Amino acid sequence: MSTPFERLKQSCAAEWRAYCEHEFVRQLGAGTLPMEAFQHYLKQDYLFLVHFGRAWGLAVYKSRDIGQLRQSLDSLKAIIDVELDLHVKYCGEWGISEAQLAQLEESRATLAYTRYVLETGNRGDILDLHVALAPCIVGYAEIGNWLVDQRFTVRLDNPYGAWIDMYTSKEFQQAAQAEVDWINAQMADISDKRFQELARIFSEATRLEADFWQMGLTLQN
Ligand SMILES: Cc1ncc(CO)c(N)n1
Repeated sequence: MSTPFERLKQSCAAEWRAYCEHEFVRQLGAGTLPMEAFQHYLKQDYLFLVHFGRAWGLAVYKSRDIGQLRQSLDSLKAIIDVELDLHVKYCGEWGISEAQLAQLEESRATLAYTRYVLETGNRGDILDLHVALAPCIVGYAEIGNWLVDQRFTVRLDNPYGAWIDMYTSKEFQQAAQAEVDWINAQMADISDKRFQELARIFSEATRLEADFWQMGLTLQN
């Protein structure tokens, strides 16, 4: 029997694959991704993470008990204190300060995805919000593991090695697993109708994730 989370992925299998095995991801693993594309992506991802942090703040607010509140607070802290730091460090090496990052204009893909998650969370309950956030955290954990398993991936002297290390780190992998476990527990007794609603959110968020890679690859604004 598959878990509810596996059923979410199966309900948009083609979209999930298009996201996790995107050309941007492949070139990143091979170390052949043009630096311009990575820089464009990473700068936009800084802006993404700021709103992503806000979305976890919304999850703190929508928590139904102290356990949920602590879990969302941990995610919020990990994004702002750990993940964002990697972006600031990489950008610092290219001579871009955090003050400059904060001034950047958001690309359409960044606007679409971050505001979609926030709107879904505002409109729905905490489970809707977590399902909208899941492709981000669970997807990146899967992408990291998938890359490590691919023959084309270069681990030594890959300019994007720190990126792969971040998402395959024990901390990130544990956070992603905790998210899957939590969603599975919350989805245990839901109706078919509710499942369909959540599957739609999951699929839409997954498509917006793929667009985010595409934005990086094609340098779109
Ligand atoms: C667009 C995007 N999705 C997911 C993650 C992982 O947190 C990220 N940093 N950026």
